[in-house]
Amino acid sequence: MIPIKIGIIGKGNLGTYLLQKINKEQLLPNTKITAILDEREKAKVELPAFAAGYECAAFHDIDSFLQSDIDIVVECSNIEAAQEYSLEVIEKKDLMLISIGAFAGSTFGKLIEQAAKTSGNRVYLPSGAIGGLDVLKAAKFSGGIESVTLTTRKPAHSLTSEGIPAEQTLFDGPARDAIVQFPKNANVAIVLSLAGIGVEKTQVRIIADPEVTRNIHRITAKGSFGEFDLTIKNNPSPDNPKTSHITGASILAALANINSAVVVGS
Ligand SMILES: NC(=O)C1=CN([C@@H]2O[C@H](COP(=O)(O)OP(=O)(O)OC[C@H]3O[C@@H](n4cnc5c(N)ncnc54)[C@H](O)[C@@H]3O)[C@@H](O)[C@H]2O)C=CC1
Ligand SMILES: O=C([O-])CC(=O)C(=O)O
Repeated sequence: MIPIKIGIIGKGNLGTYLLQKINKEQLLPNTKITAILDEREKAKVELPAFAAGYECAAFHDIDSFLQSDIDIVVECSNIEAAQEYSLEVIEKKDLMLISIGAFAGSTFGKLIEQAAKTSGNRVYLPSGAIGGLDVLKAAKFSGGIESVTLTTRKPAHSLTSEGIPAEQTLFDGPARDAIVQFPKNANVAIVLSLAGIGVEKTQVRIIADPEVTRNIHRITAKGSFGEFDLTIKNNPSPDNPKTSHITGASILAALANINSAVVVGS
């Protein structure tokens, strides 16, 4: 088994979850987070002590972060940071990205794909808060997909600061626009689009619902393979209710896959 040394960008809810599960609980054999990057001014004060608490090195500039002894960078920050750093990262290291909304524009996606081909490094996009990507990927080889829809229903406070008395559809349109309006809630729409029929054709509804306590994603698809209907009712992360708790576990599963002798699912 090849040891994996990870550098992370973002030490919020998901970053801290990974530090806890990988470095403290040692859930992934032979895997360690060794570096954390934050170039922002405020990080100069707080990052070193935080990083030391997880036996990691703190980095304040991308060049020395990438020169350090890491094999893969795991991004868990936001779409802007993902876009800012991805190209530089992929030229030198493998990259796992969870702010997948960064890939909504085709130019960025193509740029990163080309850079990955040139460098020989790989980009991993975990399934995050949803499932069913395996079915869509297979369906594309099985005569094609006619339609894909995603209906996201979240507790109202995760989607809007306005108190609403009853459920309200806040968005109805293509995934391409969903991520622009909901950059912290529609990353799943983009990974679904990448697995299936793209950001223009993937139809998304986002509903704020004061009656629900979970982050609910229903995916439907039709094609020559048949029909697909999957609903996942995720518990929110305790530290960031917008983010479903399973998202961090999905990153762990994607990291475990890198080293698996037997890979289950596509
Ligand atoms: N693909 C998926 O299924 C899902 C993706 N996400 C996305 O994952 C990302 C992380 O989620 P959480 O950890 O819950 O968010 P969070 O808000 O708890 O943590 C993000 C952290 O990144 C830090 N950050 C922002 N800009 C940075 C920069 N330039 N350099 C270093 N650190 C920076 C913030 O200070 C914060 O600590 C978000 O973009 C979120 O929208 C969340 C849920 C599901
Ligand atoms: O965690 C979730 O349920 C989905 C989410 O926020 C996203 O895709 O950005």
